[in-house]
Amino acid sequence: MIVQTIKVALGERSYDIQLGAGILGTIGTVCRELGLTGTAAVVSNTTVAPLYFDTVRAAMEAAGYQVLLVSLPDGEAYKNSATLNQIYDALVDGSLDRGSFILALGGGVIGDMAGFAAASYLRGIPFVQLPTTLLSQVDSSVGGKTGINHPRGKNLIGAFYQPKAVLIDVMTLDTLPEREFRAGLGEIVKYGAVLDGDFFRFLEENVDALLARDKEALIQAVARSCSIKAKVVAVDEREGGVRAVLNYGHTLGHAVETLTEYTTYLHGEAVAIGMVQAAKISKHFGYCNQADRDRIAALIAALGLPAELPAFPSEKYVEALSHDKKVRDKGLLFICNRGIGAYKMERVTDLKALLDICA
Ligand SMILES: NC(=O)c1ccc[n+]([C@@H]2O[C@H](COP(=O)([O-])OP(=O)(O)OC[C@H]3O[C@@H](n4cnc5c(N)ncnc54)[C@H](O)[C@@H]3O)[C@@H](O)[C@H]2O)c1
Ligand SMILES: O=C(O)C(=O)C[C@@H](O)[C@H](O)[C@H](O)COP(=O)(O)O
Ligand SMILES: [Zn+2]
Repeated sequence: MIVQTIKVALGERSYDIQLGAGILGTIGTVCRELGLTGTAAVVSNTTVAPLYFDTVRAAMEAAGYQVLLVSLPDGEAYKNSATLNQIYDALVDGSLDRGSFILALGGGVIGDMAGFAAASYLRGIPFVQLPTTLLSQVDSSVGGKTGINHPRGKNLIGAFYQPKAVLIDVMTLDTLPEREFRAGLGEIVKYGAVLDGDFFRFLEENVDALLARDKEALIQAVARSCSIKAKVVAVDEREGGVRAVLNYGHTLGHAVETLTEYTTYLHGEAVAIGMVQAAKISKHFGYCNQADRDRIAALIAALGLPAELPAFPSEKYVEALSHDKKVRDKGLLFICNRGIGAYKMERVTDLKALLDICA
């Protein structure tokens, strides 16, 4: 049952996000309606494919498509050029031509890599996002950021490349491990903290329902998150300005992920740490008061997410921060929360001083 359709308005690259419960099996019809032809390469991983590939294959075959499964190793540590090459190899082995397309079936790691493969294979073939984690449903499947990590920095190689559609089936969240689920809630907090104060209050008031995976609360949170992101992306697809707000919590979060070699913290957990620190920094710059800062820290804690920066020498943090994509002319654009529900972008040149605020 489709409960909501949200449009990402990008002119000829516009697409719909379909949100519902039990809708994964409609993917064949969706692809036909999009006019997609040829073989469908389903890019997934060794955890998700055993759970959901059969449903996707059956739906695609019923709609008359040939299906090829590309199953990758699971984990952020595999979001790299070696795994990307595995996708290219499978596409070449399967003789996929420009009339074929990719289905990204999995979380954000799969979506980012499959999307980048779609952007670059034969200089671009269509793809559709089938996000199966909370984080990918509220964030990574929408907006067209695709790519892989580099050992020295997060998502340093990639492309802006929009999917043809996003099909979100919240029923897939039933099998998601608890820690992954909470990490997804971390990215949701971001939208409330810097873009929508009412939504932040909704999250505060619905912590228990969300943690219990109450479907009604979840659907509301996913729909609101997607709508907020769709609006931001529609006005600034390639992050020339306002889209950088979606990086709230990510500057330090990405540094944490890089320094821990993508093995210790989940992305949503690293972002949670980054948001608590960003709130501290925002207070330091006078953009929010202690009460706002406390609300952000309290919500992150209530969701069972971490808040403390792991201990590394500050030079290591400075080195990692220097590769942030928001650095221009030796100045880093740091995203602060202005109160709760609004933002302020601050140009920071002294990265060491920024870290001292967090100490
Ligand atoms: N492109 C963007 O705009 C954007 C936005 C946010 C995050 N990201 C990226 O997304 C990635 C994080 O995504 P993620 O949090 O989804 O992590 P993930 O893709 O690693 O998935 C988390 C874990 O859950 C498993 N899994 C997925 N769906 C499942 C299901 N339904 N049931 C059981 N297990 C399931 C996966 O196999 C994996 O082990 C990071 O690489 C981050 O940089 C990108
Ligand atoms: O869509 C965006 O824009 C975001 O920044 C969303 C983030 O949650 C996401 O983690 C994104 O991949 C970060 O992008 P990056 O450009 O900072 O690597
Ligand atoms: Zn993120």
